[in-house]
Amino acid sequence: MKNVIELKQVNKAFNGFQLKDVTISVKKGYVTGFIGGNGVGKSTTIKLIMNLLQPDSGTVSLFGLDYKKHEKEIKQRIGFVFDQNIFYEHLTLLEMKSLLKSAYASWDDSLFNHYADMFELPLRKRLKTFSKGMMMKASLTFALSHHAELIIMDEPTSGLDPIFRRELLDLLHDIMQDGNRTIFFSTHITTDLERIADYITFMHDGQHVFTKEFYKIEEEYAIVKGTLDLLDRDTEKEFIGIQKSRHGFEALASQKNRIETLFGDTVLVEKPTLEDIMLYTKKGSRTHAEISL
Ligand SMILES: Nc1ncnc2c1ncn2[C@@H]1O[C@H](COP(=O)(O)OP(=O)(O)OP(=O)(O)O)[C@@H](O)[C@H]1O
Repeated sequence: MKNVIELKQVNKAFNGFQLKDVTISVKKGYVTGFIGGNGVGKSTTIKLIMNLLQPDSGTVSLFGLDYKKHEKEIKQRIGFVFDQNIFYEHLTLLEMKSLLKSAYASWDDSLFNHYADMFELPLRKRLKTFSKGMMMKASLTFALSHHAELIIMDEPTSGLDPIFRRELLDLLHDIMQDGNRTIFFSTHITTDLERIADYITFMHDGQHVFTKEFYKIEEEYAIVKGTLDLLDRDTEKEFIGIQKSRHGFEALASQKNRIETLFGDTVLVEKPTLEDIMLYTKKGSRTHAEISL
């Protein structure tokens, strides 16, 4: 199976933040959802993938090509939707289109008209008068108008009303049907991923935690509930993060089978949501930080 995006051992440091040895592969022909809490490095990773930032060390390649030699070719093949406005706001949608069109060899006016019409976008209004949702729709229209093989989006559903969000997910689902497309997008709305994502890439604290098939996460991870007397120094090591209360504990484990063998039916084992995984990973890393202090 081919990888469309490959990051190998990528490091990038800012004052007070660091992406550490990030190695991520994104598979061709699938939708990969990119999750993680605020400030864990998702947008930074996306900017590295888009060559808007360069790594301090490590390599970034797209379609097996590197940016140093193949920047033009790579950019032709990507449709990019960013959560910040990257257009000239004093232009109208049509004027912006004329500008962008010349940059793409496979620009398709009929696709542009199709999506602009479908999203009910005014062609002759200045972009600065667009609402956040309209701007996102405009961004999507441009990203989908040049037959891009890879669609990369940074929080495309933020700021969209629930109905349009749903329509957008259906649209993304539709455009995946030819089998040659790949979508990689970050989001905080993890329920959106349940509708569309084949793979999940999870990042925490500047590090890549995992990239897994969605269904395998549910198979491998588990929320475990039990009484406090089951916890001791050794059993606590089985969990990524633990929440204790007077009534018992709830914890996340990454090896469901092992938990079932160790605890048998003394605990309750449930399927975790992606939010559970994010929450307990954060809790766990806080606890570990406290221990190492
Ligand atoms: N150009 C920059 N200069 C300095 N620090 C930066 C720069 N860009 C990002 N950072 C810092 O890097 C960290 C990660 O930011 P990033 O935007 O990648 O996170 P994120 O996971 O996308 O977060 P969110 O979900 O809140 O959008 C933050 O602490 C941010 O302040």
